[in-house]
Amino acid sequence: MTRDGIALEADLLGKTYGGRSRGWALRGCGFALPAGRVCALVGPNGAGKSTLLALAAGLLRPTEGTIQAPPREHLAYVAQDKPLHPRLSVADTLRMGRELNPGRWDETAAQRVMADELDPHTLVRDLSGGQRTRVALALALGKRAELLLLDEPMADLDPLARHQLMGLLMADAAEHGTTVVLSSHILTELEGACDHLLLLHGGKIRLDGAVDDLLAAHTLLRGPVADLAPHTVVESRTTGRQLTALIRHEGPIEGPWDTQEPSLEDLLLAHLRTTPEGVPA
Ligand SMILES: Nc1ncnc2c1ncn2[C@@H]1O[C@H](COP(=O)(O)OP(=O)(O)OP(=O)(O)O)[C@@H](O)[C@H]1O
Repeated sequence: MTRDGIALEADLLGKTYGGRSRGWALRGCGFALPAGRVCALVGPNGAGKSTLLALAAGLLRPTEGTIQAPPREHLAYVAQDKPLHPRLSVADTLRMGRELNPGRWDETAAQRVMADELDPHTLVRDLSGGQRTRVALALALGKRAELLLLDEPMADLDPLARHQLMGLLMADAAEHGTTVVLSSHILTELEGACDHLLLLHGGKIRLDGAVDDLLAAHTLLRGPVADLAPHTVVESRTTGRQLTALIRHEGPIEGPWDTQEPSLEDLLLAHLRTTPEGVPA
């Protein structure tokens, strides 16, 4: 069980596949995600995002540390490969969702995701990747879970379907106060949709917090090359005598620079481009 007001909490969480000597997929991860947040889980390939989501879903066990999530019947998990029963039809898949979640199943939410896009008689094995995603999301939303764990849910959707389903997901989460953790490589799709951020790099958490707080703590700065102390430089580039830098500011910024708050994409790209050891989280 999780603490009051916290939907997902990890403490010194570590996971290794095939023994400690084989290296760590995650190590020393700690965070407490407030309930009702829509959290973007971001990081390069191999950072540990799928591992973290599978641990949260209870499909993997930690090698060390703990992760606390709502019980299985109160969470929904959509894995990256959207595993569904290939021999069931779309209609039977949704019927199974209804029967496995008696008293809780939200048919309206599931049908909203389906949006009459698919023939209910089609077998799952005959669906395209994007169509399977739609069915998997319908099952997840129909379950009316407290916590939705979505591993790259939009990756194989066309731009229109992505836009429609992302909007629907956000509206549904806001209406029901659902906590969502959503991994994605599509940074533009996260801007405006997510209010919390977890950035994983090299199996460790590099950024964790409310998006607004993280953006307000950073500054994008342009101007003459100079020492940026006491600020923490996340990333800097110099062209001739011109400096462009993303800093985590320590107090007011005094100097001849143009400053602005970064976009979420600026912030993420700067942190993703730095080496895992480069920036204190
Ligand atoms: N079943 C497995 N057996 C062995 N190693 C694994 C297994 N699954 C993941 N790993 C390793 O764990 C690390 C984290 O992988 P994970 O899939 O969690 O990363 P990810 O951030 O989801 O990556 P991607 O963005 O490519 O989906 C990687 O080094 C990966 O090779």
